[in-house]
Amino acid sequence: MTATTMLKVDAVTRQFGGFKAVDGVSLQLGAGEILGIAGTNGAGKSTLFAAIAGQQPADAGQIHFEGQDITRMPPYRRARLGLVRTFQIPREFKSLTVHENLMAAAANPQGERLLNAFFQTRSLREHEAQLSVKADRILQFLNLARVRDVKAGGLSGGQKKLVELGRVLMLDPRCILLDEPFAGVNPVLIEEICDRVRELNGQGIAFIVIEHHLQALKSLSNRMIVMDRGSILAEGDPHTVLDDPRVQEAYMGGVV
Ligand SMILES: Nc1ncnc2c1ncn2[C@@H]1O[C@H](COP(=O)(O)OP(=O)(O)OP(=O)(O)O)[C@@H](O)[C@H]1O
Repeated sequence: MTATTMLKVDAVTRQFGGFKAVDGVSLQLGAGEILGIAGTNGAGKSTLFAAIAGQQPADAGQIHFEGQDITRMPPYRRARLGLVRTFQIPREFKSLTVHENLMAAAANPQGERLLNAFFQTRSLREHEAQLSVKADRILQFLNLARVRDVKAGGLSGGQKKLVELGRVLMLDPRCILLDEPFAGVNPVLIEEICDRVRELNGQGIAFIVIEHHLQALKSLSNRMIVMDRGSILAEGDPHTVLDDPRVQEAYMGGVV
């Protein structure tokens, strides 16, 4: 692993019954990079994310994050290391407000044993106040301050994707896996999401982005991978990858 490699995936396989949804995939993500992953439906992209983030651990292969073997680590421990993901279908708490959704996403680090209930209460209150300020800062950054007290279930598709991003930002991530951030999002909000991702990337957060919207993915990514039937079909500079005849063929001759 080089000094700048943040995430290293080695020959990872994940199967369901006898079917290999992900079949020996290897990839590396550099610190500060935005890696795009495209591929036809059922290619194994979300399953690869689940193996990296820990919801569906790899059956074979290894995953290292910042030099540490995380292959068998539960998702919450990977998140503590700074590796987090969003989901294709946003998992917001519909009846909670946007601000409450961000608060709920934050882990409670109150592991310390405190001497009495008074200090414990005060400490918890202080902790909650800090989280609330942090949530408001993130909502400001995501241009969601105006819907702070709106129930998340009533938001547009694009706003829900931004809330999903806000929820993972509460965890102080170093690497974010975004699963289809543009699905069901209008073009204006797609641009907005791209801008926020670029800004966060400028602050040092690395990203892997799964997306079917190839033009937006091409403009956002430093590098791209295209998956097909559980394997990597092509990898490299986004323009070159999308011009690759094998990629064109996988998309059934469509111009991508
Ligand atoms: N829990 C599961 N049990 C059985 N099969 C599964 C499971 N999850 C995924 N699969 C299968 O694994 C394959 C890869 O699915 P996956 O969702 O990873 O693809 P994808 O590339 O993300 O597709 P899409 O772009 O449509 O979201 C598919 O054939 C899918 O039906």
